[in-house]
Amino acid sequence: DCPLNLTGSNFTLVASICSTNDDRGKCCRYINAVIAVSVAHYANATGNLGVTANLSETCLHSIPETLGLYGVPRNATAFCGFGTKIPVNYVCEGRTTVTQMLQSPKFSDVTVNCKLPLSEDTNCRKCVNASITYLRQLIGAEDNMTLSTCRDATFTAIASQVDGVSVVEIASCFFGVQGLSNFPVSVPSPASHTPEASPSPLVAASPNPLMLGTPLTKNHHHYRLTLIPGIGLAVTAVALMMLVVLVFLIRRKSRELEDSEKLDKTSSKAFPHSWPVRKFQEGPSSMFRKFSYKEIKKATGSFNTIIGRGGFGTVYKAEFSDGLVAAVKRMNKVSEQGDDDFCREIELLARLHHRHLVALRGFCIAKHERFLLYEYMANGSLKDHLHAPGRTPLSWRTRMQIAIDVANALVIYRIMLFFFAGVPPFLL
Ligand SMILES: Nc1ncnc2c1ncn2[C@@H]1O[C@H](COP(=O)(O)OP(=O)(O)OP(=O)(O)O)[C@@H](O)[C@H]1O
Repeated sequence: DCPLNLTGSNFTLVASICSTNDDRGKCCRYINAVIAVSVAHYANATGNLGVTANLSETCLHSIPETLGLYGVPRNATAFCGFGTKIPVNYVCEGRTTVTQMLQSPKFSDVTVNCKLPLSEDTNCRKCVNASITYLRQLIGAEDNMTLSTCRDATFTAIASQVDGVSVVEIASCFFGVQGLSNFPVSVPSPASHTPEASPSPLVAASPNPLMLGTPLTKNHHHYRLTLIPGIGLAVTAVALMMLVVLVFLIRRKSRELEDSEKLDKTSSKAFPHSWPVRKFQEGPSSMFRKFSYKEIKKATGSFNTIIGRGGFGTVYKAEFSDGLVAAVKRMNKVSEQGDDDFCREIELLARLHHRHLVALRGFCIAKHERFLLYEYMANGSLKDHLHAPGRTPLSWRTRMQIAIDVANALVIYRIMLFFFAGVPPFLL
């Protein structure tokens, strides 16, 4: 018999998710999580990252049958790639046991960051991001299949160390699934770290970005530069002059844009479907465009290339057929932001051009979902460079330069906010 025990899984929920065609990715995530939980229990007893080769055939045959008996459609199991994309043993780069995973380089970072409880959103995010960083270091730019198998192996290695209820708690965080178990268990709210419709499990695919653009969002206004008197005065004078020139240039640009907007007034009523696309394609940044949901889905391998999670949603790496590589931010569904607000925000972001700000490449509004596409930063985030273990520390000179660059970028941002959103430009 197949030794993987699926008992305790909330099959009613999985069956209902998988019975509609609405969100197949979500269905696959649940199936993956159910299997991963059973593998974790098995690993707890045997120390292996899944069933041995001689039993795997039996499991591949019996699991879809069991799921089918509980109402999970056969075609869903097949569609999700049970047996291939969702295996019953997680051999990660030659590692077949929990011990080998635990002893792999930097696994301790995952252990440290994935401490229970993971029901707290921030804890869960820390755990997910640590796992992503670990996987990136472990396997680099391997194919998605290796990444997802190693992701499952990572989960199994952590989850095999804890009791049954905690396994589900870790799975809920790791796979972004809710209500996985029939037993009461405290699980993280999907609202902030996993968009409800996010169809893919956590898969890391690329290095973190050195993104100075991200601080534009909330919680990042903590910087305060204290300048030495004298130097401070000179810097302030130069900054003021630059400000005046900038204000002049922005006003002129803004007038030009307003004129072109007037021409577009009738079609702007059809907002958001036609307005931003035309306007931006004709505007100064011809690189900026509207993307279709289909394009994004294809470019992210059906949302299978998670590179991180932030306060506003999940970020995926996307490779488009025209060669464009972008970071796609899939906004959390809970956002109260209306279409008007969202479009005003992208209008503002699209106008921001600064060498220290990550450029916005486009957006997508589809199926009640919103996506922002940013220039892809392949060299890792600033946070990584400052805190990731094993990196050569940045020199203080570089750190100062970065702080100054960030401050400059923020000034530009505040000015833009003033001109386009009416927010007073109090400098930091
Ligand atoms: N342009 C990008 N290029 C490459 N990776 C990115 C890019 N933007 C975000 N990421 C990855 O996604 C993660 C989450 O980014 P995101 O901007 O959503 O959140 P954050 O900056 O951590 O926090 P917050 O949501 O509060 O701004 C980052 O830590 C990074 O690893």
